[in-house]
Amino acid sequence: LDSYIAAVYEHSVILPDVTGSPVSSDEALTLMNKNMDVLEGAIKAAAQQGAHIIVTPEDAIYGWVFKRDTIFPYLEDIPDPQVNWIPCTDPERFAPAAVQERLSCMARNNSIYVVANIGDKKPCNSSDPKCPSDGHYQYNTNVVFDSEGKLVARYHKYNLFMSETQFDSPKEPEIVTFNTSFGKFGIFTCFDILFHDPAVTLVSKSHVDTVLFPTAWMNVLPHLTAIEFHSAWAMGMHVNFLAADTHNTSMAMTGSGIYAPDGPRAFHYNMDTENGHLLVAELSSHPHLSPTYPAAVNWSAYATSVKRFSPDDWDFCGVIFYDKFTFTELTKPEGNRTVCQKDLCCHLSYRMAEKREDEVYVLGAFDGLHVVEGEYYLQICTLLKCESTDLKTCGLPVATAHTRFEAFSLSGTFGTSYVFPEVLLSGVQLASGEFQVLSDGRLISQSGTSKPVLTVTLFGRWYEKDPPQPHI
Ligand SMILES: NC(=O)CCCC[C@@H]1SC[C@@H]2NC(=O)N[C@@H]21
Repeated sequence: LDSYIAAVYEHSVILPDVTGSPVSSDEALTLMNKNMDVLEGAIKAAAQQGAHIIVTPEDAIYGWVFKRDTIFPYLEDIPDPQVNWIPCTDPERFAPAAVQERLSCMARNNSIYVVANIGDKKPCNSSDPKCPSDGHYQYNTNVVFDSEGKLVARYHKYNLFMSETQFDSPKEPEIVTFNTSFGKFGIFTCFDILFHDPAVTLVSKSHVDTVLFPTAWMNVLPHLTAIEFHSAWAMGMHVNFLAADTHNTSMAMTGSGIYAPDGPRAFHYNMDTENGHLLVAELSSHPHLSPTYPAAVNWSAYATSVKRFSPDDWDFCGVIFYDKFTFTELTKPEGNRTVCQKDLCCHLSYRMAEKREDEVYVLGAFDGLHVVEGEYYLQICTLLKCESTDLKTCGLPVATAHTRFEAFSLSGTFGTSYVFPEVLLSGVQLASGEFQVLSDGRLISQSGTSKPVLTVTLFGRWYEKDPPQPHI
């Protein structure tokens, strides 16, 4: 197939009561069946719209409110897919496996690949020095069932997010791929996207066409909202990307999408209701063969070839999500500006429709190690709206704006080749098809965007500069 239909479902999880002690396995299954009832409706609806594959979110079947012992009744032993197992037709082979059986039957009965996130348990003993004291490993796990219900992929999350003390990390990152008639797929989970392994390796070494991405993503403005960062990763890595986010507005969890290398095909962001939402869109099976496949980018070519635009600009410091940026204010309705921090200089050319008195925009640069909720090295060039006209508020989260940019061009002297281009508009919306990345590393919009701008950002990850990661 040259193209296929993809679906992602943003699910509003029915959470269990928070209990100090573990519930029975029957109680756990009752709660998981309630969530699977909702997922089944989405799977049927996706199949009716012709979808070949559907991705459901991380933690969608039991939530995240657990300690190590209280999640145990929700876990199943998930075998290696090499065993060739269709749980729907052979449920006793690796029983008890009620959740795998039901997911497999949903895939088989609706002739659709189903991607889900569940918990795996693996017994171990004292012959293994790393074996936890309770005698088993517990993994945050993605599973994929093909359209006949066969288990074709199992992935254990490697980069656990700080609060996931209920789970263990596998000893090594797992590179999990599978082939279909509509392309080669790879899979990882949520916080994995910030790190080199397995995420970058899946694309650069395994050459997957599409990444499957269950997530429970808490949005952080201005640079780490789900739709913004995930669509940027798809563009920067030149892959299709299917992101299904858990929906929970009190945790700022919303933002799912179907992203192609040249831009989003569909996305969803909703902080107004607790409803779930199904997205369905067509994607190229082999995006590198498509006529719209972007050319390779040298991210520093343009920026290193020009002189500092504005040598006498006044700089000041400000903080974005705990990182200390260097900023310069855009005082005029149009112009060329440069701001530098350490080895990173960011250049911006811009033209606003009008310079409003009630809104302030800055150009910012950050070149350093981010150290909160994980340690990872960043190089970031960003144009953003400040929360108010007080420059002290630059970098604080802001979700609405009124200033339109008729044109912009942003570039930076990046030391990394992993740069993710973000454009986020008023109301936390994407600028589908309204900007492009040139092969010399400029992120440009020639005719402006359909809505006012919150931020235009080149988000660089310099993996070689990361400290050793704590994979406990
Ligand atoms: N469940 C996960 O692994 C997702 C965590 C991703 C959260 C992203 S990454 C760093 C930012 N911090 C947040 O609170 N949200 C962002």
